[in-house]
Amino acid sequence: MPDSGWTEPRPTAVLILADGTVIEGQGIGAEGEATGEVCFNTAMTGYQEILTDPSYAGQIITFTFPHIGNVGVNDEDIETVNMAASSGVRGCVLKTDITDPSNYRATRDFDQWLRARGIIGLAGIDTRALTTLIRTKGAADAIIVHDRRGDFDLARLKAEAKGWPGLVGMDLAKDITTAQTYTWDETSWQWDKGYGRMESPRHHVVAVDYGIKRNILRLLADHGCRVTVLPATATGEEILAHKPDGVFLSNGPGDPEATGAYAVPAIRHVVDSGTPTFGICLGHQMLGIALGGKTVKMHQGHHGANHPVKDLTTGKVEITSMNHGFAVDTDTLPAGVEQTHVSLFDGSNCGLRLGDRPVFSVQYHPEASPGPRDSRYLFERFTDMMDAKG
Ligand SMILES: NC(=O)CC[C@H](N)C(=O)O
Repeated sequence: MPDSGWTEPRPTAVLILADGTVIEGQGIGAEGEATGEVCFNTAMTGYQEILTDPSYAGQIITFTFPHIGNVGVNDEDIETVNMAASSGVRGCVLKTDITDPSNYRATRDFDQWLRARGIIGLAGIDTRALTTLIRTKGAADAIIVHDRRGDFDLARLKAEAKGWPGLVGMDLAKDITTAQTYTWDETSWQWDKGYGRMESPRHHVVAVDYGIKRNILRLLADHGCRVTVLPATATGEEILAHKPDGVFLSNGPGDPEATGAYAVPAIRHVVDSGTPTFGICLGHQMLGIALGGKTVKMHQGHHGANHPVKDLTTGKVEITSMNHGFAVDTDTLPAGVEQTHVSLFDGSNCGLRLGDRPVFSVQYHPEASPGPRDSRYLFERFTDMMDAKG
């Protein structure tokens, strides 16, 4: 070991876990430091969508796929609605160095893009070892630091990592949501055409934005929905004042239990009105709470694009995209709330519906982006409910 105590070449970035573990590598993207929870994502494609998904606010993502950045970035594969705004992701950790972009859609280099978006990165580490550590000990609180000069005050940084309060109890949806109401009519990307516009709306949907992804809005538009997007703090009365045919509850970051002061009562009001309602991920969890259930923090969470889920209502298995660290505790769901989907990895709850009202939700991401398209039928279930309501 050299006199400095560091390995050579001297690290320009470190990831320090709350238990004091120091992982050294080379800095990429923005310089600076950020605290958050480290989770691992197993998707083999879609790093740009993942790093712009607002549900990752407060988290540092380590990718298990080794080659990240090799297809560059573009201005089309961004999931935050405000394209320039940060999604709130705190950092990223990669195995290999970023190579020159090789893809006809690439307009920019991944490293420059990370820097422009203020995302701090660490490359050149053993991401398999880090993933094993998270699988063994659970998602870890940490600080990620990138300093070109390699100047790290380890004692202070260890204290910062340890002092970060953690995601439990953290309300992040109200920080990431839109400040203003807006409407949406952009449809999905098509070969040679790019994104389109919805021509003839059949339904009016109010989507409550707790950290919504563009591809959810596009799929609603593909299914004939004219969408009005409201801020997370919209009350039940404000939502219904738009006279929606259906209400959509979005994905988002943070602890669902921490939204109890605003989102949960608003959702309860919407459900009581009998309006067709569909929730995804955070929206699913908050709906579960509004219906009388509870959520729990998971050991390591689910973040990837290959998670098998069984639809208990049809017996079919779908391969899904997932990104969650909390889950609805099935045992706490009251009578009248039916579990409709279950994870085939660990048996955790992946969906629910009401027997007496057109209300349902899923824990995973039928919009994928990135990920498989198996679960798109859920958007049809939603429009069928609105059709049935007339
Ligand atoms: N994608 C999401 O909506 C995530 C929901 C919640 N923040 C969780 O981690 O479980």
